[in-house]
Amino acid sequence: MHTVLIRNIRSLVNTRKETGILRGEGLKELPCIDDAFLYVEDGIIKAFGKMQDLPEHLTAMDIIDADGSYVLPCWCDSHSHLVFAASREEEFVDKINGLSYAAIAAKGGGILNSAAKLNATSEDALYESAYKRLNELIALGTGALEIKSGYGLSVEGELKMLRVIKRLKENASIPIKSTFLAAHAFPAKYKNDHEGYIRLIIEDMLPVIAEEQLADFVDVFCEEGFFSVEEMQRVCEAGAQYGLRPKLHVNQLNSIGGIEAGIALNAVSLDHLETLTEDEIEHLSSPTWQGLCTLLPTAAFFLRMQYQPARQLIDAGCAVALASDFNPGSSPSGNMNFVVSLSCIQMKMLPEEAINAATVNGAFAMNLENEVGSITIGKKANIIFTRPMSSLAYLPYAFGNNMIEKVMINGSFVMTR
Ligand SMILES: N=CN[C@@H](CCC(=O)O)C(=O)O
Ligand SMILES: [Zn+2]
Repeated sequence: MHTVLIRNIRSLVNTRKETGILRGEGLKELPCIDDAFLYVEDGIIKAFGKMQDLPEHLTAMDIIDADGSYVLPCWCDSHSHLVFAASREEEFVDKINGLSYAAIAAKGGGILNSAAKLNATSEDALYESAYKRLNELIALGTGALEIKSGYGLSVEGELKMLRVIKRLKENASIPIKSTFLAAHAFPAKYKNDHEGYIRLIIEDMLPVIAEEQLADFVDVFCEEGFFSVEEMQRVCEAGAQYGLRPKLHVNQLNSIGGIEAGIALNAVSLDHLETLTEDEIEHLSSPTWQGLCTLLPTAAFFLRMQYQPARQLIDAGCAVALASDFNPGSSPSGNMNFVVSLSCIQMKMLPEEAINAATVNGAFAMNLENEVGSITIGKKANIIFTRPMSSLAYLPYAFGNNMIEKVMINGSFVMTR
């Protein structure tokens, strides 16, 4: 048995006996233990507390002096498009020159551009590049990740992406969840035959996905010019036949009814939410919906859009999670430290709220709440050690500085500065 004892932690952050989804005021409470120890057996948290209460007999194979670091649970990034064939900086330049996201999509750029490149790339090459990106994210403190398909948009392409995600799940050191997002855009061939593409998803993709156990969730980009509310409902209802709960892209650009429909479909999370009406905020705050509002501020930042109304959502009592949306089109960074900073700087989330939203609630947004997201006995020792800081608020305050000293996954260090 491998045992680890971490001593002299300046503050052990997000210590919880048990976890529930954090909503409204609850997001402000971030329990911490100052001057703490943490004990780990075979990668699982077994004990923690104040240094003065450290049992004398408690020793371990590895004794680590945290030397005044803050220790936090790793980030739980519940929305990413990590598997892609190529970056899209040419569109980034188009945008600087004045083209809108919708205009780029309309001229065959955007998601269709990524799909053309992905269909021309081998499964092995996709796996290698995604595995490299994954390890870069882990070094930045990500300790659990959701990854979507959605750049295949053909039977072969979607299955190829999902098989890559399955290989990542098998080989990665962190928990990964897979989301089926063939309903990300209509391929050119089906531009005027939506019915044909929906049938391809339902009849040709979903049965194979279920057979090979390639997905945990189903997703749809519900947006003008993409999938209508009715199309989203059909895909989700078909996914439900195979036990896939929805995590949905809604209200990024327009408010077309995706929120009400998503809640009725019992979505695990409704993601993006840049464009919200007062009524929709009220719906999202309904305590009968046990789902999360997943905000992706780096997508709004990169696309120069209005930020998600985090303050209004939290003040209305919503359960907010934060995620990176890492993808080549609208958020070419999976750095959750920047997501947390941006949430505080631009969305007026308090550091405690942002840290809770990026850990506990992120874990709930992937159904990984029993494994990660807090310092809790029985959860994985996937933890971040910070560099010396004057207070916890320094972490989001010092945006762009890498405040991570070390990252531990399953009780072993993966990166040392
Ligand atoms: N909005 C839809 N999907 C992605 C962007 C995909 C792309 O542009 O490649 C998102 O979440 O931002
Ligand atoms: Zn996305």
